[in-house]
Amino acid sequence: MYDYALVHLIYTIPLAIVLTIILGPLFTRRDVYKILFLQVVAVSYTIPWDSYLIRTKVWTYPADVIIGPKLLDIPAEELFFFVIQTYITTCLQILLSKSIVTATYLRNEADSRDTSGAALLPWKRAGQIILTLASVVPILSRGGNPEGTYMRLILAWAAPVMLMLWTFSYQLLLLLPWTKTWLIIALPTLYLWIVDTLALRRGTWSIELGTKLGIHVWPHLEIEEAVFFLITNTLVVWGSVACDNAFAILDAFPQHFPVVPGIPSPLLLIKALLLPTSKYDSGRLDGLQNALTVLARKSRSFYLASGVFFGRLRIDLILLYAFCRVADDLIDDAPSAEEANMWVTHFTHFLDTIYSPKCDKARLEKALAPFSPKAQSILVLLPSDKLPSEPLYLLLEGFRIDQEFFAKNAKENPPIKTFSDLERYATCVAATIGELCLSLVYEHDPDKRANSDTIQKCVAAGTKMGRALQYVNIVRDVQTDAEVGRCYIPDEWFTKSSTSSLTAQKQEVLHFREEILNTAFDIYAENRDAIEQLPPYARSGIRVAVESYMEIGRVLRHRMNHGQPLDFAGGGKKGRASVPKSRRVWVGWRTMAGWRGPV
Ligand SMILES: CC(C)=CCC/C(C)=C/CC/C(C)=C/CC/C(C)=C/[C@@H]1[C@@H](COP(=O)(O)OP(=O)(O)O)[C@]1(C)CC/C=C(\C)CC/C=C(\C)CCC=C(C)C
Repeated sequence: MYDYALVHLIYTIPLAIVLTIILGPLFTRRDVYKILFLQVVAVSYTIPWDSYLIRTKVWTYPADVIIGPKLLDIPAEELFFFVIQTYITTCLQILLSKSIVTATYLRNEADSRDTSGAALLPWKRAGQIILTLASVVPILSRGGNPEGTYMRLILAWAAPVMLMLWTFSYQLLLLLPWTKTWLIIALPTLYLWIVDTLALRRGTWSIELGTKLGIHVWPHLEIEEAVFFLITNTLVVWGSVACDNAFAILDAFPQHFPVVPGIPSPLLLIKALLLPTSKYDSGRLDGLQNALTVLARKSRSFYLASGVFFGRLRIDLILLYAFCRVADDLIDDAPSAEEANMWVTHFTHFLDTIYSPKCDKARLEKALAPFSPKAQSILVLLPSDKLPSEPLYLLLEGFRIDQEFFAKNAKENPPIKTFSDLERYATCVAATIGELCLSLVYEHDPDKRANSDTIQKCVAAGTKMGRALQYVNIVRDVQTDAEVGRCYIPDEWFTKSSTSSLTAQKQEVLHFREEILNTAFDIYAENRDAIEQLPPYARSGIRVAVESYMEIGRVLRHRMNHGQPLDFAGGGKKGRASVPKSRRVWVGWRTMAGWRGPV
């Protein structure tokens, strides 16, 4: 009785619930849109075909295994199958693709410098030929062997759609890591093969003898059923990838799509997919790839957090991070104070140029000339039209303060003498970042509902939060900074004390670190509620960015409270305390679910 409904109760619904629990907090509005879009397409495209199969008795159901309601002869349970299978497979694709920036897999195939792009054409053509044959041959051979009926019907139904999806998305299907495409097809396919085997064995549904080939993949699993689930999962994953492809094109090329609504219409998605690949801006794609590499290599916290943002905000945050990191590294790693100052001058000139109303191609090229090609590809993409200039100049001022540690008289006149020097430094290098991040958040806000009072309050809180994060950074890096001759603990704190033994000095530094960390947590506690006033589309991303960094503070505080060493080899950079990957992922998920860490 009601065997088909039981298949759902036991096998599909629990899996869908588990995926919803895992993915629920991570869903963006685009994810929800994509799932609904694919479900509508899947159901409406499958109904006429499935109804035909049932009416012509290619497959049948004993009357007692279904509850009763039908649409065009299709039992309600079967209709539900289309909905839930699409849901499960799309959720898996969304979950496993969170970490990638899809736009970095787009290629301008007309660009001769891009060899990976040029190599795609033969594969594209081969796929198109195979799928065209798979669409046409079953129709041409429809009067043939009746045992091949079901297989022919499957191919005639699926292959034209696969041909269309392949033609739109072959770049991503060929270039994305296999774990983001083929694995996502394989996992639910295997699962549904097992479910189907059990259903066929119990007689929940059956394929009529005369319309099947009689080949079994394993006992009780007909080849047609195996192919059906393989193909339907392929359709869902390719459809999902095609949506991502369209989103990526819209996000990556503002010159072709100046305005992208929060939820782009299906028409706009198709327009994006129809943009010839020769129109893709290779420079932009290269720069974005380089920026992402910088982010992935340099900051595990912000790399994780970047996966929670989406659309153009995500791209611009990555570009902003890479700009800041390139600037910081060039100035920091300069072999001499003179060279460091020279880089500050180059960056200042670069900012002067891009913010000048007279900025043109020639001036821009001149301002970029001192930088390496990789740095140029990143710098040129800085979204300066969405960023105020003052925080960027102030950031350079912060990097200049860093250089004062290497001045000849740094011992007598250290750059961080008092707590207000420390505050000033943190304002330059991190409060600015808070302001810049929020400028991007408000510029890209698809809803634009925030009033100026709220914006002002949030930006004020964001700048303070930036300072809090910098304090955590300072407390964590005391040893590694000391090794390169820097000390951000206010100098007067030391001079006021008269302790001399090494153990007492170590104890004293520990106490200072504790004090700065407490200040960081106080600022964090005072300002974290402001995150809930940010535009909804960016709230959880900003929460994750802040929380994943404050988690470093929590690790440090725990170690302090338990008398454990703060500086040790392991995890990230040697000598620094770091948050293990599994804990970072947990913090990200927990934060998205609205559960913040202790203050
Ligand atoms: C998600 C994403 C990609 C975010 C990008 C954030 C961004 C642009 C960061 C800039 C990083 C950078 C290289 C700045 C140069 C100066 C500097 C070194 C600042 C320190 C950052 C640490 O970065 P690092 O690469 O060293 O990271 P690791 O420790 O190695 O992992 C800072 C500690 C500053 C970070 C400050 C912020 C991100 C600002 C935080 C404030 C907000 C996001 C706004 C909060 C909003 C409200 C309303 C409270």
